[in-house]
Amino acid sequence: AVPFEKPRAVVKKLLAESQPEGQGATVRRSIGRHELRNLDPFLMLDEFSVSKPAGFPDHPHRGFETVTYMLEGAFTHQDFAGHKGTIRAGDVQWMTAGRGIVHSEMPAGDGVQKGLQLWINLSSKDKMIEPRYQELQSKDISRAEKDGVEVRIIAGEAFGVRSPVYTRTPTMYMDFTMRPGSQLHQPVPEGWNAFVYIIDGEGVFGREKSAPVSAHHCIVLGDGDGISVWNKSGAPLRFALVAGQPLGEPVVQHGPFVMNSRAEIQQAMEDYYYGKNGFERASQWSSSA
Ligand SMILES: Nc1ccc(F)c(C(=O)c2c[nH]c3ncc(Cl)cc23)c1F
Ligand SMILES: [Fe+3]
Repeated sequence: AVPFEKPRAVVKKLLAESQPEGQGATVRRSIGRHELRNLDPFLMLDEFSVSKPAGFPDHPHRGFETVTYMLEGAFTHQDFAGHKGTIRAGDVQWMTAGRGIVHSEMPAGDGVQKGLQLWINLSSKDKMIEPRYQELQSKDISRAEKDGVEVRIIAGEAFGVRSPVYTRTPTMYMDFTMRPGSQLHQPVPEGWNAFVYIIDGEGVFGREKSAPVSAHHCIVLGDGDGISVWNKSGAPLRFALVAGQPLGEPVVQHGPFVMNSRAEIQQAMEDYYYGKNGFERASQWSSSA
């Protein structure tokens, strides 16, 4: 029996196929493709796979947040304010770009570096705030385990454990690993848009009779107060469960600038080009090799 008043059903399923991005990098884009544009407040979810010398060299951001979660290997990020760091498997970098960040995100290890990058939109009142980082090492990420289900809580609360990450746009972001034969009933606030991205294995989502969904698929959940998951396979199932409170504002995006109007996009491009209103340091800076 599913312990929810309104169990969330699977309303869309999409296989994220590899496509080129950045400089020589490959991403499997799910949220952000034309079939999955408006999942307010989410703008993009990329499963990236990158080996040196490829990567994401110097580029700007304004008006939203990027959450980078390393799955394998390590990435070094450096920005125009001198902020530099390396995130390794299990680590999270929650970057609030706000009024403006220019940074590079490049592989730090040898071989293939893998991870997820989620773009979360900011409300109009937060779009021009000072940039800010929340960085969590794997050992600092809240985790819990119950009946064969392990959860790493990047944002929000599960199994009575809450992440310390401050989410301007109310968001939950969890990494579940379910042993074969285990099941999960995770509350998800009603009215929030929610999706699952399967990282490894295959799982049954929504109704116990549904067909299993395999890795690299993104499934959008219908409304309701929780999601039920069964692992009926013989291998572990690993997926990200992401949900967020819709902002309900106009979205005007031009690459890495996401604002509420074309005029604000025009302003962002001008600020970036002339190095002003938050992009002052852009003109002098370039990432070190
Ligand atoms: N063309 C273009 C334009 C603007 C960008 F912000 C980017 C970019 O940096 C990324 C897009 N997917 C990503 N997945 C993971 C990481 Cl670490 C970075 C990116 C990019 F590639
Ligand atoms: Fe970036």
